[in-house]
Amino acid sequence: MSEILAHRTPAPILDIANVSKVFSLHGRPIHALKDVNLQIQKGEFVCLIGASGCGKSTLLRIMGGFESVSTGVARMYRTPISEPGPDRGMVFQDYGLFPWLTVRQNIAFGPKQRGLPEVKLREIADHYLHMVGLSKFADHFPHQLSGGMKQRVSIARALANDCEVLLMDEPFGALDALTREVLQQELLDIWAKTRLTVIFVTHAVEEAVLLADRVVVMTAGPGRVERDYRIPLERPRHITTPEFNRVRQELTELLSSHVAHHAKAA
Ligand SMILES: Nc1ncnc2c1ncn2[C@@H]1O[C@H](COP(=O)(O)OP(=O)(O)OP(=O)(O)O)[C@@H](O)[C@H]1O
Repeated sequence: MSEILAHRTPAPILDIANVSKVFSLHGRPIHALKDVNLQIQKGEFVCLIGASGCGKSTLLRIMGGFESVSTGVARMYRTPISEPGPDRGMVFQDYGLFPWLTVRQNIAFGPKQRGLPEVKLREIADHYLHMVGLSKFADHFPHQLSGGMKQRVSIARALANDCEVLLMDEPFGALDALTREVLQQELLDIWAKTRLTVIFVTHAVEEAVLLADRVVVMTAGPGRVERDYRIPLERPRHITTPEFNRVRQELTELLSSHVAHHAKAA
């Protein structure tokens, strides 16, 4: 009976089961993650938040297949993740663009690696250039763009790979407040259009409350999931409303109580 039910329940797109990660630094173990359990359903927007060093990037890199687990297993649709793949696009704070390629070539990089014909590459690049509002900058090089534009290229490059999951590591952390707000809105529009699954690392509570369906609060020493908090707000959300403020305050208090608790325990 339980087997039948298990087959009926859709598998989570990402399933992190009892994952621990120990790095070795100068022969000493660094316990980055301990027994992390997290299930993410297709189409969810999940923010990872927590103090510096609690393992957010490590967890994201494990989902991306850039880092192995020490124990436990990370799965995508029931298949253990063992390496990076085009189904998971990574977007970093420092953009990670190829400086010697134009915007169009950066966006078409993944499809080109897959051997698609030139006419198809053009079609894909045009589609995503349009989606991120950079059609006029197709032949520019990354150094000729603003930070916000570079991050749009980075997002378009991940999308052009037909990724199902967007793994974003503080993608707007280096941008000024105004550009950040614009890109947050653009990302929400893209998410609504594509129904991608997004895992988004941030330090900013306001950003998490604005973007996420769920906010996963992590604590350090070693990194663990402390709380899995569902944002009880309809979309679109507005940062000036009393409800938004109430949720922001609740999450801020939750975060600071964990930081204080761990500082005392340390
Ligand atoms: N390659 C590595 N070798 C050794 N230790 C590492 C390595 N990568 C990460 N660590 C350690 O693992 C822990 C978690 O790091 P991680 O970068 O995942 O945290 P984080 O929550 O993303 O931090 P931040 O918010 O500052 O970016 C830290 O103690 C870090 O020093």
